Amino acid sequence: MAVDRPRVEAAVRELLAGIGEDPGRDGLLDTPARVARMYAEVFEGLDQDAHEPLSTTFDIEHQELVLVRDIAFHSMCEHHLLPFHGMAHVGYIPGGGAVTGLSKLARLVHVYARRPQVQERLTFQIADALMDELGAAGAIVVIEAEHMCMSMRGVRAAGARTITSAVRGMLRDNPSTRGEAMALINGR
Ligand SMILES: Nc1nc2c(ncn2[C@@H]2O[C@H](COP(=O)(O)OP(=O)(O)OP(=O)(O)O)[C@@H](O)[C@H]2O)c(=O)[nH]1
Ligand SMILES: [Zn+2]
Repeated sequence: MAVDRPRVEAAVRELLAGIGEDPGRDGLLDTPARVARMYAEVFEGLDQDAHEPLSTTFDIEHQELVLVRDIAFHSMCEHHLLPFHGMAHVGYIPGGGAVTGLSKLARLVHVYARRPQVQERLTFQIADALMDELGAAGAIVVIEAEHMCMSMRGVRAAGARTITSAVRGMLRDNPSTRGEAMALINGR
């Protein structure tokens, strides 16, 4: 279901009233509609699945690692509805000759990032989609991110970075392949 904009607008009006603001004052009049449009954009992944980006495949005889590093992403922490953002590094070993377009790896990240998320789930959903939707023989996903809910409030650990990884198939089972992938991710 797509984001219900009138419902979000009503909720934002209520939220503004709840924090003691006047939703009718000049500067806030358009805010509920603006936030509803923004939520439709930042949560558009709720309406998409991994089939979409991964349905474009090419028959290329490449049985080794394909890795795209430094895919910038923004997501929303489902606990506080504050952004977390950073870099995703996504690699896979093609299975059965199915290679996807490089941009599709970034699109896959966005499908899962543009939802209420936690970093761990974002990480393993991308890895599982590469295995299940693309039929990869192995997958590795490493995400490094800063969480606004840890920076601007609460513990106020500004600059702290959280790193998560999910490793599947051949990349999990073969230490040297996994080591090669990790070295590439770390820029060595
Ligand atoms: N595992 C995990 N935790 C997250 C993520 N994003 C935010 N959190 C944490 O979710 C937790 C929610 O804890 P609560 O105690 O319910 O909420 P809170 O009182 O606002 O917690 P503080 O942030 O410690 O003030 C916090 O520790 C956050 O740091 C995430 O992606 N993964
Ligand atoms: Zn949070």
